Amino acid sequence: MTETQWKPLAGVDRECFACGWENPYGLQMTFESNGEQLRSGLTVKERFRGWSNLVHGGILSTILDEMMSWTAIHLTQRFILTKGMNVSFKKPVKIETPLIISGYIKERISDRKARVVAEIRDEAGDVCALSEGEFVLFTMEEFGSMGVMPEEELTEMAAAFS
Ligand SMILES: CCCCCCCCCC(=O)SCCNC(=O)CCNC(=O)[C@H](O)C(C)(C)COP(=O)(O)OP(=O)(O)OC[C@H]1O[C@@H](n2cnc3c(N)ncnc32)[C@H](O)[C@@H]1OP(=O)(O)O
Repeated sequence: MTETQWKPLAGVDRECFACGWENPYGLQMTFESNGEQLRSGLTVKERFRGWSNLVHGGILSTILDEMMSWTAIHLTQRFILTKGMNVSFKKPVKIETPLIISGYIKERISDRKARVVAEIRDEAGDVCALSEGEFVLFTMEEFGSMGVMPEEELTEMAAAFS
C-alpha cells in the first residue's frame, strides 16, 4: 500500500473519551483508512500512566477497543457494540513516545457479527499489545431503537461513516 491510499476519517463524537477532539481529558485519537485496514498515530500523555513512565494497561485496552470499533464501523458500514475482547500485553509501552495502532477485520462471522484484530506498535515496530474482539453490527434503525444516542446524532454519524 502506498501512503497516498491512506485517507483521514472524520471525527464523529466530539466528547468520546477515546476519539473526542473536544474532550480535554481524553486520548483524542484520530484515524486513517486504506479501505482494508485502519491506523492511528498516537503519543499517550503522562496523565494516562500506570507505573511511573508506563501507559496504564486499561488505557491500552481502551485504545485497542477504539481501534477495533472504528475498524468494524468503517469496514462494515454499520453501527457496532463490542460484545467481548481479549487483550495480550507483550511489551511495556512508555508514555510520551510515538505509537502506531492498526486494525483489520479478521472474520466476518455473519451478517450480524465480525471478529476484529488491533495492535499497538512502538517506534521500533515491535508489537506491544494486541487484541481480538467480537463486534455485533446494527443498522442505523436498530441502533436508534436501542436508545444509544439521539436521532440527530445518529444521522450525523451515519453520514460521517460513508
Ligand atoms: C466512529 C466511532 C465512534 C465511537 C466508537 C465507540 C466505540 C466503543 C465501543 C464500545 O466499547 S461499546 C460499549 C461496550 N459494549 C457494550 O456496552 C455492549 C453491551 N452488550 C450488549 O448490548 C449485548 O450483549 C450485545 C448487543 C453485544 C449482544 O450480545 P448477546 O450476548 O445477545 O450476543 P449474541 O451473540 O447472543 O447476540 C447477537 C445477537 O444480537 C442480537 N441483538 C441483541 N440486541 C439487539 C438489539 N437491540 N437489536 C437487534 N438485535 C439485537 C441480535 O439478534 C443477534 O442475533 P443474531 O446473531 O441471531 O442475528
